[in-house]
Amino acid sequence: MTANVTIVDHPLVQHKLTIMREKDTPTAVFRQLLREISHLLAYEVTRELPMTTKPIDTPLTEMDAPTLSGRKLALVSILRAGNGLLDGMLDLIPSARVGFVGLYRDEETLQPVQYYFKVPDRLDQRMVIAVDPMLATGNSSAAAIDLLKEAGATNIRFLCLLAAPEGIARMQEAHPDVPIVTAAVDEKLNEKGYIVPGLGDAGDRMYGTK
Ligand SMILES: O=P(O)(O)OC[C@H]1O[C@H](OP(=O)(O)OP(=O)(O)O)[C@H](O)[C@@H]1O
Ligand SMILES: O=c1cc[nH]c(=O)[nH]1
Ligand SMILES: [Mg+2]
Repeated sequence: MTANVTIVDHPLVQHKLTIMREKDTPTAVFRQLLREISHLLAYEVTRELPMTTKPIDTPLTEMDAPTLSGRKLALVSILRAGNGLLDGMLDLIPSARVGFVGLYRDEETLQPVQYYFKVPDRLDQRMVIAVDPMLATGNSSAAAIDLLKEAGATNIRFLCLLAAPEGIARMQEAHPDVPIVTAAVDEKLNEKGYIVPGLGDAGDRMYGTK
């Protein structure tokens, strides 16, 4: 794996992911686990947030204490399944600005179809973290990041739960400047573009649709 991909191999992430993969895990449990995992992934993907210090008074003395600097970061959910990661990330970073890219994957062509786009202003001055649990062919995430760059973003990261080698290759070709953080890289895609072994359709499993 290249330097631009971080696999979060923390035991809690891997344990929760295993339960999510199991086909009989109920919708409510799946959704709750995705929220819990997103806390741990958020910790990793925000490692390079810019810091400064500010003078504060503790009960004992004055000190220059570390604090985040710059504009609020922007979290961008690739609808619909991206919202499962977004919700947990907002637990941890409640002041983040939030954008949405509406895309669904045409199941025949495996090409993304766009239906919505709304992002915070001054994207050029923010760290932007695009989130979607599944990186399969990479067509959806590559298209979403094209749109974010057109909107001015220059400092972008992509956070997912599961990636296929094909999707990582596609992203690295289209957006070599975008680091990828994931909990696992699976074996391959099947003939329908699903990640194997995978966990099935993340959106359907989160929301109980088929
Ligand atoms: O890498 P790709 O081959 O493009 O596939 C991944 C995309 O497919 C899924 O979304 P889907 O199109 O099922 O939409 P949904 O989130 O509304 O279910 C997933 O959440 C990604 O957005
Ligand atoms: O395995 C896959 C591939 C694309 N989208 C999903 O939700 N799951
Ligand atoms: Mg889906």
